[in-house]
Amino acid sequence: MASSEEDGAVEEKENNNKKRTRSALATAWLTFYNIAMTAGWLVLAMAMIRFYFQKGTHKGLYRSIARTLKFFQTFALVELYHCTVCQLTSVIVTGVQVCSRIFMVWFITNSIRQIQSEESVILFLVVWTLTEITRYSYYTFSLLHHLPYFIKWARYNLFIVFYPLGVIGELMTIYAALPFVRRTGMYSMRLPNMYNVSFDYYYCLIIVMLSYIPLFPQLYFHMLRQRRRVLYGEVIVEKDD
Ligand SMILES: CCCCCCCCCCCCC[C@@H](O)CC(=O)SCCNC(=O)CCNC(=O)[C@H](O)C(C)(C)COP(=O)(O)OP(=O)(O)OC[C@H]1O[C@@H](n2cnc3c(N)ncnc32)[C@H](O)[C@@H]1OP(=O)(O)O
Repeated sequence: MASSEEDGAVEEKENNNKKRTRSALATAWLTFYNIAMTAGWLVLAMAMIRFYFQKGTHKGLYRSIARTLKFFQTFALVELYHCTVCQLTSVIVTGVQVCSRIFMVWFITNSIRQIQSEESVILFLVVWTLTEITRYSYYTFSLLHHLPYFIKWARYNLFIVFYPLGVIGELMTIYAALPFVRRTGMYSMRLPNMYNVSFDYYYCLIIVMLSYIPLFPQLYFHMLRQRRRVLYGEVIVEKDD
């Protein structure tokens, strides 16, 4: 017990050292990145609100924001670089989070026009947007050493509800895509072909859906641990990647 507390104290010290040694250039880049991402997701939020009030329906909303969404969600790949170079956080947690979102955007929603008007798409778009505005403004204000408490509170409380809601939206969207994928055989390769390889996107989507069962709890518990650390000052000993 004492040794785990000591380990925790050592980790806390290492984290503080990491922060101190982050170069001015890295801090400047992160500040710019976080401001740009906050602005990007704010633009998305405004575009969604405007669309809904102008048209009075969610049908067509995805098409109207697709370009901006694809740009900002894909740009988040930079966060994998942040994890490795700036050593901000776990590359595995961030990798699963960012890659699953990119998969949702490019290989599901953007590729299958027939499902773009599903309510589930709007559900995950709304929770992603609210989450990212909060998350990137949290990082920005933290870097500027002026973090309002309500942003900190929102960052480490909203996810308790938003994370499951986002997952429901994503899973329902993939589920809605299944009949279309099966009917058209999209992204699939049947034998015989010149590469002698067979791939069925339909079963791939089922595997992706099933992979939420082991992966999502890990992300959720990671955030619960971060919450205890940031809001209640608990010393958390994370296992190495
Ligand atoms: C290719 C096929 C893939 C198939 C995948 C299969 C499925 C997998 C299941 C995945 C389910 C995902 C569902 C998801 O998409 C649904 C939603 O997102 S719904 C919306 C709700 N979501 C959330 O609330 C997300 C919450 N989760 C996270 O935020 C993530 O865990 C993560 C983005 C990875 C962030 O985790 P992290 O450990 O980084 O947390 P912290 O924010 O506490 O950061 C730790 C410290 O690092 C500093 N940091 C991090 N980034 C920056 C930055 N850009 N600039 C400055 N500083 C940064 C941060 O300040 C913390 O520092 P400190 O310790 O000093 O506080």
